[in-house]
Parts: sequence; structure tokens; C-alpha cells
Amino acid sequence: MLKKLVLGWNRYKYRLVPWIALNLWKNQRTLRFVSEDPLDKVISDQLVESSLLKLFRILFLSDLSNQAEFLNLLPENSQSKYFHMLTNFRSIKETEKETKGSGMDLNPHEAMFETLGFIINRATSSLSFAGRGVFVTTGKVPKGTVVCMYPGTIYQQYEPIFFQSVCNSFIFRCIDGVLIDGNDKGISKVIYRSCNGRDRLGPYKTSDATWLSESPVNPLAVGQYVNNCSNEKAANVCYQEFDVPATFPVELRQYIPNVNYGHIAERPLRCVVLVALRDIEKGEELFSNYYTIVH
Ligand SMILES: C[S@@+](CC[C@H](N)C(=O)[O-])C[C@H]1O[C@@H](n2cnc3c(N)ncnc32)[C@H](O)[C@@H]1O
Repeated sequence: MLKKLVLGWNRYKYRLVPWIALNLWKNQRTLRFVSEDPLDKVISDQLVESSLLKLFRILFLSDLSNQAEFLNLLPENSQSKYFHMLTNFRSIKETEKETKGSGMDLNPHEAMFETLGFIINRATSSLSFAGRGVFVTTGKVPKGTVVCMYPGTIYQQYEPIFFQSVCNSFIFRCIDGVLIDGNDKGISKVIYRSCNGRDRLGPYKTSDATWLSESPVNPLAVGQYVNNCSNEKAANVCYQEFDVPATFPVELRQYIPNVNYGHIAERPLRCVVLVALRDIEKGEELFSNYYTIVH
């Protein structure tokens, strides 16, 4: 009996650490079963990357007054790709009689709607006593779409996280044991800011720290506020690990809401995205599954 229990616990991959410890046995019906680690992916890494790139490129072009210096440092073919995108965008908007003149002039939510077709926002959860949650406030999220990112500091299994984890309900555990601290307050916030200031690639920032505020530059970076599903509200999104490839454009890394705790350049940066498990309509709250059992 004891052996069976230990075996079960070892196979059990918990997602949000303190929540699991308190609630695992209360809510067995909300467990998620996957058969092997790689099969925990609902969509391909290529699809995750292309969704992020689509949004990040528009965020970049919408902020040209601040990005011009970086744009000028890019190789000529990358620069011309951006100018081409801008010209295309303007001519489409002119035909639709929506143009305002210069650049793209989109705020982050408008950029999200333009590229992904929906907008998400934080608001009081539809569940009692669950604090805030994340809602689809405009448009519709099709099944298999990247809906959010889980922001925060990335800790390898051997890195110290004890003090940051005390009373912290935002520690997310990846399938392979890597941890993400998505808390936007206290010591977690100080550590993220410090690592974010440390890591640069020449003039380029390699991560975004605005998710620590109420208005993130990357509007996807609110995944840490998604609440757990319940017997009444089934999960409509799930977590999926995504390692940022070395080929990811240097000028777009500034929108990634994650940073490594330790400065280890050769390891790809871990991100976690939340993917829609079904079509999600305007007004619906997002619910994930904090428990995953690998068997
Ligand atoms: C990662 S945080 C999610 C954001 C949180 N709702 C907030 O406003 O800070 C996890 C915490 O949200 C709350 N929570 C998440 N899912 C819940 C549920 N189904 N029922 C009640 N509380 C929930 C618990 O307090 C949990 O520790």
C-alpha cells in the first residue's frame, strides 16, 4: 500500500506547488492524465513560436518611435521585412479607411486583437474566494490557440527558491521539474527585476518586466492569474512548455516575460504558454488544470 502511494506521488507532476499540497485530495475529478512528457503538448512548438512571433512583430512595429535605434542595427534583410510589413498594414488600413497616419499606432490590446483575434484581461474571478482570474473580453479564442504566457523567473531544479516560495501561490512547476516564480510582488518581483536588468544582448533587452505592472507590454503575460478548474467549471486551457530557440529574433526577445535566475547562456530560455482546449467565447473565464499525472 505504502509502496503504491510513493510510486503514485513520484509520478505525480504538480503544477502550482502550495495549492496542490492543500487541495489535491479535495478535488480528484480535476486531475489531468498524460501518458508521456512530450505528449503533454497540445500544439507543436512551431505553432507556439509562430503565434508569439506574429504578436511580437506587431508590438515592435507599434512602438517604432522607441525601437528605431534597434531597427537600424538589424541586418538589412530583417529591416526590409519590417518595412514591408508596415507598408502592407498601412495599405490594408487605408482601404478600410482606418489609418491614423504614421506607424501602426496600436496599443498592446489592439495589437493582440489585430494578430490573434481576441483580447484577454484580468478581473474578479467568477469563482467565490478565488481572487482575480483571466477573461476573454473581446473576440473569440479558437481551439488550439496560444491564449496566455506564464511570466516569471525560471529556476532549475538545483537553484535555491526556498525564501521566494514561502506563502507564494504563483510557483509553477514544469513537467521536467523546472520552476517558474510568477509572483508580481515582494521578493519575487525584486529578483525578477534584478535578473531582467542583468541579461542583455548588446543594446537589446532579452526579457520584459512590464508584466509586473497592471499594464504589460506583452498582453499575453497574465497566465499566472488563471485559476484552477473545478467540478463545475472544466478546464478550457492547458499549460505547455516552450523552450525559446536560439533562432528567435533578437529584437523580439524584449517581449518574453521570463528570465533565468542563474545566468547560464547555453541553456534555452524556458517559457510556458496556455493553449485553448476548445473554442472560448467572449465573457468566459479561463480555467487551467493545476494537476497533471504522468503515467
Ligand atoms: C496562481 S494563483 C491564481 C491567481 C489568484 N486568483 C489571484 O488573484 O491572485 C493561485 C491561487 O488562486 C486561488 N485559486 C485558484 N483556483 C481556485 C479555485 N478553483 N477555487 C478557489 N481558489 C482558487 C487560490 O488561492 C490559489 O492559491
